[in-house]
Amino acid sequence: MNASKFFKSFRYAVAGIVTATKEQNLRFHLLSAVIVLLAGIFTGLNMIEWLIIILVIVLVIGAEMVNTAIERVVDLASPEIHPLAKQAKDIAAGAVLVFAMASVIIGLLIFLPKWL
Ligand SMILES: Nc1ncnc2c1ncn2[C@@H]1O[C@H](COP(=O)(O)OP(=O)(O)OP(=O)(O)O)[C@@H](O)[C@H]1O
Repeated sequence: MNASKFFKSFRYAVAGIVTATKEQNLRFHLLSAVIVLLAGIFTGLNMIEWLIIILVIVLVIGAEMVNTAIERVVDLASPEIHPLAKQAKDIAAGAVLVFAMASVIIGLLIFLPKWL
């Protein structure tokens, strides 16, 4: 593989992450992630629990980034109101909600027994 092409792609990916962090929703997920990580440090988690928590955080943030990308493409492809544009945005947002709800349940299952 061409190294300069690889590093160029890497730079574009980093630029994408920086752009995404300007989104209000992603900032909310990042703040939640910091709070959960701090809770994990103060509560004391084992290796498996840390792996699950980190995996869940990354999945929610990744889903939110894909959702943001879909929103951009929909806005580009359909600046006017269209039922399919609405469906695409709402389904993408729904996917984030599914991940977020699962992450809350997983977080509660890990933290609650330790706190109670
Ligand atoms: N082109 C469109 N046609 C039909 N409905 C749309 C269209 N664009 C947005 N919508 C509807 O309006 C809602 C809000 O869309 P909007 O793009 O303002 O915010 P969002 O998708 O929640 O993203 P953001 O994070 O930018 O606020 C969408 O979830 C969708 O239901």
